[in-house]
Amino acid sequence: MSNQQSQSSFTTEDVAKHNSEESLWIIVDGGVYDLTSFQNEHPGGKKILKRVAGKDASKMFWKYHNAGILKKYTPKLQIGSIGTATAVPAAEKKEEPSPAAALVEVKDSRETFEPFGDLVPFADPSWYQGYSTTYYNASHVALRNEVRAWVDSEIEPFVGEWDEKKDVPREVYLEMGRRGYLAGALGVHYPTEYTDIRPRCVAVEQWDHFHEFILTDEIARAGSGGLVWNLLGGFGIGAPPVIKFCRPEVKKRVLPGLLSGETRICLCITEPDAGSDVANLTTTAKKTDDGKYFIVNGEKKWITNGIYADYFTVAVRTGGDGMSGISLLLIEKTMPGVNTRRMNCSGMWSSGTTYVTFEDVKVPVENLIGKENQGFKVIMTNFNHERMGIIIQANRFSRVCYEESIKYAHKRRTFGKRLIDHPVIRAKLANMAIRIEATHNWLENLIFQTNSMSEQEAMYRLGGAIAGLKAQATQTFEFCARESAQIFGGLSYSRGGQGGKVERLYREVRAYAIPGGSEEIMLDLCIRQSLRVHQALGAKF
Ligand code: HEM
Repeated sequence: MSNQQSQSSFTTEDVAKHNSEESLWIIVDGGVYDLTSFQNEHPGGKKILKRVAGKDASKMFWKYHNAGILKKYTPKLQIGSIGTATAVPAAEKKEEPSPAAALVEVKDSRETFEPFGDLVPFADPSWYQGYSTTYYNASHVALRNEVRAWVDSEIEPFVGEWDEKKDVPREVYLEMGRRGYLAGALGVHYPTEYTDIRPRCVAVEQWDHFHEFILTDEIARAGSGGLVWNLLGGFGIGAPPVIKFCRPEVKKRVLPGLLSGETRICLCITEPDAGSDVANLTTTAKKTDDGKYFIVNGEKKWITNGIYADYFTVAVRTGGDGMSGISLLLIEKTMPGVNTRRMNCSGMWSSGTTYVTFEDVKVPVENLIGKENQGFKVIMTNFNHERMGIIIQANRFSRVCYEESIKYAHKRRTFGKRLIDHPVIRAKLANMAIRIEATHNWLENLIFQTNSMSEQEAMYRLGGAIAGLKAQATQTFEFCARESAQIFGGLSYSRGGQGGKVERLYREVRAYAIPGGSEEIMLDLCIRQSLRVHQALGAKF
């Protein structure tokens, strides 16, 4: 995956000599590419390449491809560049990783950072584009730059391929561990007590909820829910109960491997017959007569990362009916009776959606997470973090749809003009942008509140707002995926290619609007929970 380029330099006359099937070179953005052996496998056809053989094909290239294509094929096909300077393809020019981006102005609590990214309006949060902010400091800038450089070079060009293969290379997950990204994605302080791994550009004592936001947001920018859930899905919801509620000896045994990425975990709550209605789950855990074990029987469905997991954070019924009979258990893959099978779903292909069965699994009582019959409380503490993750991802996916669309609208021409010159297309883009920005601004506010409250207080006071924002984020995502698909036309109907991200995200909308609390439940909870809190605060009606 490294971008090794030959240093050879050529003139346009040199390239012009390679203008046939036998030797077919082209120039793209000053880089010289030898397509002789690639022409037969070129998905766009051989003849079209022959037409530009020996010539500067930059304009044609950008008409049909995204930046990711050049990044992916440069190591294989680039043989040098025009002139003395080594060509840097446009795709790479955009990376500009500068972990220590300059702070150009500091006033009161306001900060303004050097503009970053492509500067396409609304395609990145406003503080990336030179607008002032009160939420971020230089450590957030450094993390953003670090994650973007990694995702741009090592992840984004390959996500389509990984999704089709329904897997992400294990090395990528291990790298998440090595970079400290897993340890920083638990919704708690950075857990120095369980790992020696430290983030590369943020002091652990500075790590806050905005760092986790940036990390998730930048990974989501690759435009694949399957990828994000492969890397953060099981961990982000399965590991927090362990760090917060497991016995010290279990934490010491389990957490170092989970934080380094060497072992994996998932959360098993949903069952074939109990989704958002958690209080009715039926998987049983019966204590043995000697009181040393639970015997677990039941099925769990739609479990993210289940096929990869070494550990399962499982909601089970240890008591009577309803929410007061539920406990959480840490079940281990090595325990006989645990079985997993991959499920076929409309989207999220590389996330490993799984059907898990537990048949007479013998689990030591030491693996109880929290107290017996008080598992519902543990599940409740997980919800805000899970939903914030979903909101962050859904809103970046909305931005990806918007960004892909506005960029495409600048090259695609219909009825004699570019799409961007048609008012109807600009209206679509505006309707996406206003929803994305509204969601993003409320999201930043809620993260700011989360940073300022204890977990207990945040759970109680912010639960309603977070539920409402989840519904807003997924409705925005659904709207943007649709509008973007309309702008791309047929390209969003076929898989891969320029509309590839939009086609994939369109299939992934439901995976955001349903789990973690369906839109319907979220909207109701938004008002119910907020009323409860504000009645206690003395609201007058
Ligand atoms: C470095 C050189 C090139 C590489 C590595 C390359 C690679 C690819 C790939 C991977 C695709 C599949 C679609 C996608 O995933 O985006 C594709 C499609 C295509 N390419 Fe190229 N290509 C190159 C140069 C060119 C040039 C110079 C032209 C035009 C003169 C061209 C025209 C096309 C067309 C028309 C398609 C089909 C687009 C569609 O499906 O809508 N390619 N190319």
